[in-house]
Amino acid sequence: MAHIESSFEFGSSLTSSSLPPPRTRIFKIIVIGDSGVGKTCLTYRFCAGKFPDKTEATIGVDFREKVIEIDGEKIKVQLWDTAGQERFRKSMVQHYYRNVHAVVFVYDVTNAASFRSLPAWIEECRQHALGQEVPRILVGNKCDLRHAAQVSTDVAQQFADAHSMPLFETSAKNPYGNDDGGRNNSDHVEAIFMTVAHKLKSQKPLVLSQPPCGSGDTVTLRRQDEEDRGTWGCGCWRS
Ligand SMILES: Nc1nc2c(ncn2[C@@H]2O[C@H](COP(=O)(O)OP(=O)(O)OP(=O)(O)O)[C@@H](O)[C@H]2O)c(=O)[nH]1
Ligand SMILES: [Mg+2]
Repeated sequence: MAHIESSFEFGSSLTSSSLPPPRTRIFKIIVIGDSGVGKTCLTYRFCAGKFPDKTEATIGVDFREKVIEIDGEKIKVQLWDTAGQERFRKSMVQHYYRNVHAVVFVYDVTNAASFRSLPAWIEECRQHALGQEVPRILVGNKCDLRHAAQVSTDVAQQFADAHSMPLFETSAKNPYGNDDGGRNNSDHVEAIFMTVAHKLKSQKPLVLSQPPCGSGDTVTLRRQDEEDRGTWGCGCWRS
């Protein structure tokens, strides 16, 4: 049984001066797909629990985090909401894929072109040497607009099967109902990301450190294996 505890928080306080601070495992999940498919809205829905009032095209990357608890362990899900527009992403692409734990491919069910772009996004992953062990999932967004759908579930499922990915259809805007007032039986955004987190829980972790080389929005990460070797990796990004 998993539940969400909080979001946008660092670490925990010590309960005893003799104990080291508890470590929070961090899972880096990148969300990629064409501009306008709803990556920002999906990640915002998961982390803030609502649909954003308005969004603008993402430039570079936006980070969203949420601490969740799975089987008694608190883990931090760090979502990298990437830019879909080439001009806003080209200088960042190599950073998206560094030490990534899972990839979420998003298309818009009302936009066939965004579905046709998926092979190019998969190819980009391949070019950045993403291993087969990195879980990938496929998300068809905007299911609240079923009447305008251009990509059928059958076609999407065939594509997902061909690439060994689970398919989820959802709506960041209205995960509970469709535009004619009835239930659309779409997957809940939260359930989708929780599924990924469950899958990752048994994998090699990143541990959180307090950010020594920045402040404010700066996030500093070190790899567990680097710590084991006594060396430090430090990547600092501003959201
Ligand atoms: N009806 C509906 N509209 C959505 C949904 N998700 C996103 N939108 C709308 O789609 C538009 C684009 O959403 P974004 O989340 O900014 O798209 P993005 O994929 O982050 O785009 P880039 O940052 O340019 O890559 C916005 O006008 C959203 O309001 C959804 O589930 N249903
Ligand atoms: Mg965006």
